[in-house]
Amino acid sequence: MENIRGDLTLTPVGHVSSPLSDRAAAPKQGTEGAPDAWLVFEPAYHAALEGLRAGDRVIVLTWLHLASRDVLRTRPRDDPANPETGVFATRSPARPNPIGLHPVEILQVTGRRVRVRGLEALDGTPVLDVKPVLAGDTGP
Ligand SMILES: C[S@@+](CC[C@H](N)C(=O)[O-])C[C@H]1O[C@@H](n2cnc3c(N)ncnc32)[C@H](O)[C@@H]1O
Repeated sequence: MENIRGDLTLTPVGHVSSPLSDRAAAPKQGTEGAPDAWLVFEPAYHAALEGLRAGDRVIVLTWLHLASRDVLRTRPRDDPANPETGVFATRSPARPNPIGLHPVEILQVTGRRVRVRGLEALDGTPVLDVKPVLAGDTGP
């Protein structure tokens, strides 16, 4: 059986180009007033963009590279009024593997760049993957 406990190697396929540069000032989620942003893909992955169209809803997976990875418990939304809880019960960027999950709408596809509506990842955030939203993603 394959050893799943070893280190994994992930290769970013691109990065986020965004006006957001301040973690504290960034919206907590894309639906909370986040600006539009570009996903800029490495040339090696251009063929993987084929089929993406303006109007599509996709899930962007990012690596929230500035986040702490040694945090296991947190207060949701950094609110002292909230009780501390395990990070797997939250969307906190601080977690053992700081993968960001961003459902967004595609606004434009131009060459190696894809413009998306409302993305709260900071400028320079590595992009790991893009997947289409499926009808069943939010449950039955
Ligand atoms: C609460 S997380 C949610 C991310 C994603 N929507 C999710 O649910 O997985 C969003 C926050 O992460 C922080 N953030 C954004 N880009 C980051 C990065 N590259 N490294 C670390 N933190 C980042 C910002 O403070 C932003 O408000």
